Amino acid sequence: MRPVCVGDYEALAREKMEASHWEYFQGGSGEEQTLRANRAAFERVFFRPRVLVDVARCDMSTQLLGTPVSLPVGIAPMAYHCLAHPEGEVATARAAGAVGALTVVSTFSSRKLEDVAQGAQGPLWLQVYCFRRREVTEALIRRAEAAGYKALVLTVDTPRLGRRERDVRNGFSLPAHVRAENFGEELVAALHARQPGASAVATHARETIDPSLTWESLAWLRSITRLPLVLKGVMTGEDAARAASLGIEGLIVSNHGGRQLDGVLPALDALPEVVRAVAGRCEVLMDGGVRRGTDVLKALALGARAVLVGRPVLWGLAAAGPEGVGHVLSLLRDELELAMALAGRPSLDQIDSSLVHAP
Ligand SMILES: Cc1cc2nc3c(=O)[nH]c(=O)nc-3n(C[C@H](O)[C@H](O)[C@H](O)COP(=O)(O)O)c2cc1C
Ligand SMILES: CC(C)CC(=O)C(=O)O
Repeated sequence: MRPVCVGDYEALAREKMEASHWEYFQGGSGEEQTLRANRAAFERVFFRPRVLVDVARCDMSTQLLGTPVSLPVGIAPMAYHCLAHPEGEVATARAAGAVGALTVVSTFSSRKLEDVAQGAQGPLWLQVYCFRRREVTEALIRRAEAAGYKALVLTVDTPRLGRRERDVRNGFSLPAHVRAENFGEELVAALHARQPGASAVATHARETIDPSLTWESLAWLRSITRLPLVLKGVMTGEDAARAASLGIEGLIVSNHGGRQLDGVLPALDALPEVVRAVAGRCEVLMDGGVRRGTDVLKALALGARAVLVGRPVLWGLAAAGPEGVGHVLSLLRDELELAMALAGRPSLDQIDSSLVHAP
């Protein structure tokens, strides 16, 4: 039977994938406390629906940093989609574009960022890791600008990779046919070096990503690009207020899908304090554990302008290629539309904190 909800894709994807690749996708860091908590947080929030509202038409379209999208659900940046499907990020972005959804492409995409842009009909942002070698980051940003990417998403929760014990146990490394295609051989060779008892992606991140990045570094980023900047991985009101005061255009409340600091608060629980701290000065998105249209509605009610979805996109891609990604996004879109109707909130501007009873 065709999957009826996003969760149905999980088992289908698992059957198709090599076990250690699957574990890289699924895993979190440490005890995976935060990974579980991201999901559990949605179960603690309940709706307060209004009735006798005309919901004959529900409008989900909005703008994200000025870019029109047809739904407030986009694709989170994730490395190495080619582990799921040979067309990788090209297939993902094409499918997202077909439903009018935003795709955030990872620095570590397994298809060149230009090839992703060429196949995509929808809006693209580029996620950036800041490398120790700044010229590598700068070159990446120049290419993104030339290829028409609309914003940069700087990931700030990853001075090093969290310890993902599944990857350590598996001695995870990239197979020869999956490459970090945005970079030359010397920069990515370590990703393919298999070491028992170590994760090659963690070793590589330690060698390449700059752990000394600070708030002061943002001025450098600003100086080399005119694209709007989004910080991904902000989890406190303090950091959110600082970002807003620096004129950062967007924030993504995220704990990296439970893959970085284990024990950190669920992203949904951190959302209200971030929204309060920025007080409308920047656009706030969230990711982590979104699996249902009702999850999207809860995040919007708690102040997110949109959500990003991670692993379910890879499940769709592994199980059924671009059609699978398109189906995952349309399931979320249709569930959100139904939830808006049943909640008596036919447009996004009618969704606010009065819609939820949060603990
Ligand atoms: C396999 C995988 C690879 C990821 N790669 C990146 C990445 O390259 N850059 C980044 O900022 N976040 C990365 N993330 C984190 C996601 O952007 C996102 O924060 C997280 O997956 C959202 O949680 P969810 O999977 O529960 O929806 C990755 C997540 C996964 C599962
Ligand atoms: C290659 C990694 C740095 C990508 C990542 O952020 C992740 O696996 O969570």
